[in-house]
Amino acid sequence: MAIDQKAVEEHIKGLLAALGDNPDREGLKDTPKRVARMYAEVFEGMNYTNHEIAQMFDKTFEEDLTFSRENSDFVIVKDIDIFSYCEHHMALMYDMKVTVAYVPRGKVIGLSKIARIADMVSKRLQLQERIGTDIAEIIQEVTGSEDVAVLIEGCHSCMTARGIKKTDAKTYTSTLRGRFQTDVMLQMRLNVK
Ligand SMILES: Nc1nc2c(ncn2[C@@H]2O[C@H](COP(=O)(O)OP(=O)(O)OP(=O)(O)O)[C@@H](O)[C@H]2O)c(=O)[nH]1
Ligand SMILES: [Zn+2]
Repeated sequence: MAIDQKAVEEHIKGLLAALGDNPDREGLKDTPKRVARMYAEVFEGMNYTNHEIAQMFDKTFEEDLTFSRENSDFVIVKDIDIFSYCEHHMALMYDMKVTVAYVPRGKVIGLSKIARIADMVSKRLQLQERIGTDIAEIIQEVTGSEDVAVLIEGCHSCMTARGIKKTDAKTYTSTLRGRFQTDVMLQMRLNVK
């Protein structure tokens, strides 16, 4: 389902009026169009299902590595920076870092695709927890490996800039799948917080 930019534009105009401002004044007259363009960019991931994102970034290489399920070697990409928007307030989640690890099973995924997957799922109205489960699901599909871990840290402006206003509060989530759920050695090597 594609984002309806025209409808977004009309609603932003209505929102400006509801806020008591004049949407036709010089400074605001192009704002609905700009916001609609910005939403199309920052919510791009809402156009696709997880399966479609998996197909989009399905760039793997067959590798008969010493990396194998048996010896528990894993690939880890740390500190992928993303932004997202919480679905409760539509407020920014910022200073977010995503770490993705998986145990390859006969093929490896192009490293940049891991970052592209993290980026695309964050471009939705999200929960930090669900960013983790979405990334894990897609990485499992693309790599064919059950053994995936996604760690995320992030600041939520709905907690730092409004409401309870705890400016230093950070949220850590970990999504562990397959052997990462049960293998304590694997977990220790991840440095789960
Ligand atoms: N679990 C989870 N909660 C989130 C996330 N982003 C925002 N929230 C929380 O969603 C909750 C919504 O609570 P409500 O009581 O419905 O909203 P509210 O009255 O604005 O809450 P306050 O922020 O406490 O003022 C808040 O506790 C937010 O901090 C997220 O990614 N994960
Ligand atoms: Zn929020």
